[in-house]
Amino acid sequence: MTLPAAQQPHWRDLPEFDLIEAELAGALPLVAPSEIRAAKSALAVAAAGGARVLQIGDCAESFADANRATTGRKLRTLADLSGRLAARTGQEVARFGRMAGQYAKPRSSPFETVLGRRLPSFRGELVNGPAPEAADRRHDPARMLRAYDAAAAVLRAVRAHRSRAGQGPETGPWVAHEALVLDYENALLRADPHTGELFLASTHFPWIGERTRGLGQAHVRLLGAVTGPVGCKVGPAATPETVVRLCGLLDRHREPGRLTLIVRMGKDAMRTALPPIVSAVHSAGHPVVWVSDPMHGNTVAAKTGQKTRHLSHIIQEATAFRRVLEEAGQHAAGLHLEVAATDVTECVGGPVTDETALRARYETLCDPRLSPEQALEVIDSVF
Ligand SMILES: O=C[C@H](O)[C@H](O)COP(=O)(O)O
Ligand SMILES: C=C(OP(=O)(O)O)C(=O)O
Ligand SMILES: [Mn+2]
Repeated sequence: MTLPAAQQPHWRDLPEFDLIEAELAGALPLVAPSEIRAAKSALAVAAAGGARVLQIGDCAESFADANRATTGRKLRTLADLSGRLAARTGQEVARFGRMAGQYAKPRSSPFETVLGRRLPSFRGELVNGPAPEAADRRHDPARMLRAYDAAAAVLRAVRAHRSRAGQGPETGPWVAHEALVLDYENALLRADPHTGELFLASTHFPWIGERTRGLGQAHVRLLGAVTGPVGCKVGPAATPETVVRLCGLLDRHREPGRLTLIVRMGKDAMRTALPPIVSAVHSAGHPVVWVSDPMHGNTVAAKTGQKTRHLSHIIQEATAFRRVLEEAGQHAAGLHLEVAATDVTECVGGPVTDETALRARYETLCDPRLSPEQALEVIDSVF
């Protein structure tokens, strides 16, 4: 049965589509079931209160970044920030990069205005290009193959980095992305040759975004059907009933480490909307990992015209998240942040003293990211 799915590219009628799908369906898995199991075990420790979780990276990755040097920089940022979270909490930190697949974006509108031109919205390099020209904005299914190749290159760099880091407690880094484009994700479904279980061979940790988590929709069915850890965003409109139903679909066996709820409510909604959800999920017996994404509910338009986020709002939301969880006797496991590996000026706060300072190095392909220094300030303020 074909279920409804939001935010999908328009490309199925193109003559090349079937061949591209077949090529992807025959491709080697990008990740191994053993790696997925290790990530789930680390998350299970966090679900039981024994570890923290940090998930960081770009809002939208770029194909041009799929090289060893850039990936190395991103992994060092992840290691530095995780080290700081570990030092402040005295716990191991399970580390995830929004990388090796974060190439597709849901958008609030099908069109956007760039440099005065109304264009189809940029939806991530897996779907179309960011250049402000109609030709680049065309949905092109061949981009799925480029995304697969870019993800494979990033994963080679991640594995090289892991082997240099040596053996320690298994804390990653693992890769994560929003499982958004179903043509890409479905083509990368594989069966574990040892157990026969279905897994998503595109990433260690797929999550469902706020705009595609509809009950009875295709994204929830897909992630409900695979083994391995999965995430789901929870925004301000989610009711306790909806979240418990999502848990029922995504965590059928009530398994620790299976489901991470990534809460992104905005600084004002957090304190009233989250407590009844935490209590309902607990009563329903789902041992979820609670993580705060304090970025996506706090996006504002700067007077420069750019999207931005204020560090103070980000800290306010994540602090409120921690308080709500702890008041309910639950573990506030960690943070999910959009962070660059360089000193970008995309969010206001710290060295970016006001909105006019955003112009200096505003480089994101989609949402405004924290610089590493700003991200440290978030960690230090919240934990
Ligand atoms: O990263 C998340 C979404 O893709 C992004 O916040 C959407 O932004 P938009 O409101 O500009 O479409
Ligand atoms: C699209 C994103 O977030 P959300 O689904 O929470 O809006 C994202 O994480 O970039
Ligand atoms: Mn984003």
